[in-house]
Amino acid sequence: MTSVPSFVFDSAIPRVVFGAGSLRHLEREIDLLGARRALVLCTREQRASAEAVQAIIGDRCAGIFDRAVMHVPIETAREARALAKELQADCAIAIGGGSTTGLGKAIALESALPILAIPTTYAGSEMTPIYGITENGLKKTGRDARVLPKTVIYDPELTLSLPAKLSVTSGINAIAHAAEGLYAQDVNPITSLLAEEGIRALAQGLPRIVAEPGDVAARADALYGAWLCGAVLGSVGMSLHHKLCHTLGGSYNLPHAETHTIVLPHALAYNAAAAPEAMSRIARALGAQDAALGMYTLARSLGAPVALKDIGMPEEELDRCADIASRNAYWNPRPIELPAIRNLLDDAWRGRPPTR
Ligand SMILES: NC(=O)C1=CN([C@@H]2O[C@H](COP(=O)(O)OP(=O)(O)OC[C@H]3O[C@@H](n4cnc5c(N)ncnc54)[C@H](O)[C@@H]3O)[C@@H](O)[C@H]2O)C=CC1
Ligand SMILES: O=C(O)/C=C\C(=O)CC(=O)O
Repeated sequence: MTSVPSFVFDSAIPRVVFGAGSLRHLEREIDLLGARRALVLCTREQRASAEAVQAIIGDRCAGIFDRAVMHVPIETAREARALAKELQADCAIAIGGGSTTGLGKAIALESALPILAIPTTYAGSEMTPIYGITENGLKKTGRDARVLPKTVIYDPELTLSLPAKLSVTSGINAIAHAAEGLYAQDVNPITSLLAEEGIRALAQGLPRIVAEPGDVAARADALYGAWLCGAVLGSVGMSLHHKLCHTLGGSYNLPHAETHTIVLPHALAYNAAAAPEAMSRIARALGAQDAALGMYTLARSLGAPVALKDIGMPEEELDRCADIASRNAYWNPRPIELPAIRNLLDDAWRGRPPTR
């Protein structure tokens, strides 16, 4: 017999339409939002995807804004907000990864414009009320219910073009949300179910994507996992791993998903003794003996980067980075100890297997 602990479950999960070919339901979903004029958001690289959306919705496309970039610079957010107003858009369709969803969120933050998200990576932003905006080189994040997309269309066919290498790091970015969710201060049995299942789906899908990037079933498994992991990020608090990645990404402009991929095994090793139940669930979902080593082995076996030195992190900045990441007390299962954080960063910089 299991004994259920007391807990609070507080989560708002958007309406989800999932499945290969589900982009064909786009018009129906715009109707359900009660919207008539959509501003379509994308990166320059994904302009063709936005034009495919335009072809589906015809006159209901008020315009395309194709300048989404990583970390949502305030200037870009202002331009997109002004365009949405000028075009009298009554919804935003964000087709792309976390950068494009993030731009939609920046618009919604000021206008409450409903967002319909069509994710094409595994970052998970579409499931969270978390926004991030960068001003004067400083990225500020916050939570606001207005930025949570109203509807999400997950169509695995739209991820077929995501190169295998990016798929792996993006998938591990998603796994990181679930892994930290399993030892969150506000952990609860429901998000833990989502987390374990999300990790399992990604750990099974990613190797098949690397073997055959055109495998739609593998893409569906990974996207399903990304959905669940994103829902965990949106529901419970994150700890050391996310703090380290934000410090590295924000202060040294390191690529987001790769940074998550490299740091995760080390953050798990740091927290292993303080969060044994979470670790055994992560290991079980990975099909590994040990959570931290299992993550490191998975990343390596899929050809992902494992060393911060290989993605542009200067070694002489490790002291400062450890210092920043140890400041501003935040909850973590193991207390934040500066020398141990510095050792963690050293292992991650060199690409060593994780140590306790
Ligand atoms: N607020 C939140 O809850 C979250 C926010 N984020 C934010 O999202 C950003 C990172 O998002 P990512 O999705 O990792 O990368 P991204 O959105 O920056 O995309 C990376 C590149 O891949 C391209 N791309 C995306 N999907 C593609 C596809 N299917 N085929 C070919 N190319 C494709 C994009 O156009 C872009 O050039 C960061 O700024 C991060 O902070 C990430 C996770 C959660
Ligand atoms: O920085 C943001 O935009 C908000 C959250 C995340 O990026 C989550 C993550 O680190 O993947």
